[in-house]
Amino acid sequence: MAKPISIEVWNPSGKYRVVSTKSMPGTRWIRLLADNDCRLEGESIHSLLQICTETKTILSVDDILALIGDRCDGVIGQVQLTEEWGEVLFSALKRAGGTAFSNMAVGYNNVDVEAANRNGIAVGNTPGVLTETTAELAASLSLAAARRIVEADQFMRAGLYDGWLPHLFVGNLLKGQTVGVIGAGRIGSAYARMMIEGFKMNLIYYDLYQSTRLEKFVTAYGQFLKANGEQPVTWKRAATMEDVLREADVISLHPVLDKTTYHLINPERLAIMKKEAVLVNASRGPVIDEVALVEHLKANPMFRVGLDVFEDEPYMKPGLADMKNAVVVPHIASASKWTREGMATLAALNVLGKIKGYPVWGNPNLVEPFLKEDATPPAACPSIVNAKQLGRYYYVPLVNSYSLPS
Ligand SMILES: NC(=O)c1ccc[n+]([C@@H]2O[C@H](COP(=O)([O-])OP(=O)(O)OC[C@H]3O[C@@H](n4cnc5c(N)ncnc54)[C@H](O)[C@@H]3O)[C@@H](O)[C@H]2O)c1
Ligand SMILES: O=C(O)[C@H](O)CO
Repeated sequence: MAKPISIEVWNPSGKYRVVSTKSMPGTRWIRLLADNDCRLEGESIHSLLQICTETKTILSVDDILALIGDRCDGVIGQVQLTEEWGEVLFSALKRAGGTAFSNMAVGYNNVDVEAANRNGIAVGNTPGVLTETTAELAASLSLAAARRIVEADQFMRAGLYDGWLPHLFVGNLLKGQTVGVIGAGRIGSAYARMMIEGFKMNLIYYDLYQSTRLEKFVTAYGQFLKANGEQPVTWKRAATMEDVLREADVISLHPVLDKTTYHLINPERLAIMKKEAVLVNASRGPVIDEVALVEHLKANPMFRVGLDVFEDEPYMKPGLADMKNAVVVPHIASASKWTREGMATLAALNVLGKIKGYPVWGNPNLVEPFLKEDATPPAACPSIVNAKQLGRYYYVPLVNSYSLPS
């Protein structure tokens, strides 16, 4: 039996009990859950909110079972590897009377959605609010790796700089080079635009679906540059992932993690990349075979990587930490204050909306109406990934009209 775990309690007399497995940034999400004065069928549904305040980062299944307890209407949980949500937890939540779970994350590869469906639990996620923040971190890693920023910083701090030298920390110029994006969804497209607009790179991308908006953007930006007497940028949708790996100078990975993307970067694919390429991963660690990557970094000192995520997070594979041609940061891609507060709000509203019986918002890419600090959020769950399987109906938002139609 797990030891009792420490919690912070808000609104002890609340009718519904919601648990958050972590303290989250901001206070709006707490106000929305614990202080809201919304009524369901004339009845106030202030929630009792319990926030886990354990100092250990990774909770065990037993810890989460203890948090769920005998009565729990909904849970806000956390992302990849810090929590695995499967049959054991979803059936316990169902037994406790619960119907709602939300990750505070857009990725939900830590969630067994089939198990949630079997137990009738809605699974929420937090798309959109983290698109630009995550893309900015991928762009930062691209620059840091291409221009050897971390190596140079360490050199400076070690007191090794004794004057300008022509060969000191020579890296890669981005302008006019080719940026490759694998997974050109929300974040991949935002990253591509940053690299194209910011550094005038050409684009090659691979995705299962065509990204017409991205293609149109690059075409229009190319025309603008041309009209201004500059070299236009170009785009290409690759027929295979290998085409991207062969052609691009900087490659950033932004697909979901599933069976089709597990070890998408493997020894064979590393071998076809340019010797001086930069590879960035701010998607999920297992998208790269990290053992193979370490070997590749050792054999190719001019090949560089920028990694936000790791195969065995929070650990790195042996040897990675010693590689000067790797820039490594601890899964902070969505870590801007606005974004993290917004993610907390969306996760809370997913759980609250399900408890209230609200429909699901029709466009998970249009989440701004939920994020206006002082406004009442729309009467909808911002994003429920298994809405269709649970037979929830969609509410397609109308321009300037965000409340539930009567
Ligand atoms: N490091 C972080 O902190 C962080 C932050 C946010 C998101 N993420 C990760 O980024 C992922 C993408 O987020 P998003 O909001 O852009 O999602 P998205 O659904 O908009 O984009 C994912 C894209 O991957 C594509 N894809 C799926 N399978 C593919 C395959 N086999 N080959 C190529 N492309 C494939 C999809 O078609 C889609 O366009 C999330 O699932 C999450 O795992 C990480
Ligand atoms: O999927 C996500 O949202 C990240 O991993 C955390 O921001």
